[in-house]
Amino acid sequence: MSGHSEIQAREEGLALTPRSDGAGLLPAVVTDAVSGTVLMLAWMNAEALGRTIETGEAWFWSRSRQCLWHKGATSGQVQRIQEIRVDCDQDTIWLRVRMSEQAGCCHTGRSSCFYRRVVSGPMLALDPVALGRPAEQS
Ligand SMILES: N=c1c2ncn([C@@H]3O[C@H](COP(=O)(O)OP(=O)(O)OP(=O)(O)O)[C@@H](O)[C@H]3O)c2ncn1[C@@H]1O[C@H](COP(=O)(O)O)[C@@H](O)[C@H]1O
Ligand SMILES: [Mg+2]
Ligand SMILES: [Zn+2]
Repeated sequence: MSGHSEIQAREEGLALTPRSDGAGLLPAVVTDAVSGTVLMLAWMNAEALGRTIETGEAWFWSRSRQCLWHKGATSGQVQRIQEIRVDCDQDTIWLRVRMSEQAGCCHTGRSSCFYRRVVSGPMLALDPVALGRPAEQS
């Protein structure tokens, strides 16, 4: 395939042809399918993507632990897949997930890993963000 038709196929075609980085990984952004909140960003290799598709639950590759990671295996914070999308050039995955009623996402206990905003001022600083459910953990 010529370069142009390859790009055309990747951007407009109906075949899943994920393009991982040099380490074989794709970034996966995870959002709450109900609220739309961004929950976390993690990494997937081909096997993590395959298991996510097959099982309907989120699997990642943990760079820090160097192993496949079934999200929630120890915490119980399993992410049930509502929809999987791929971006224009097929190098980023978007998981829209449903979590159990009480479960957060972050290992700190919060519902999202993005619980601080960056504020500008004389010095750059962080400002806590009020998160939705689980409310007591905001
Ligand atoms: N539970 C989480 C967890 N939830 C969300 N995230 C986010 O997922 C990102 C990717 O995690 P990785 O382990 O791949 O870490 P990394 O970012 O590649 O590398 P480092 O941050 O470690 O340098 C983190 O940066 C967090 O923002 C988590 N990262 C790690 N954990 C750990 O995963 C383990 C299992 O947790 P459960 O899967 O929920 O049972 C526990 O030991 C937790 O501490
Ligand atoms: Mg990290
Ligand atoms: Zn976190």
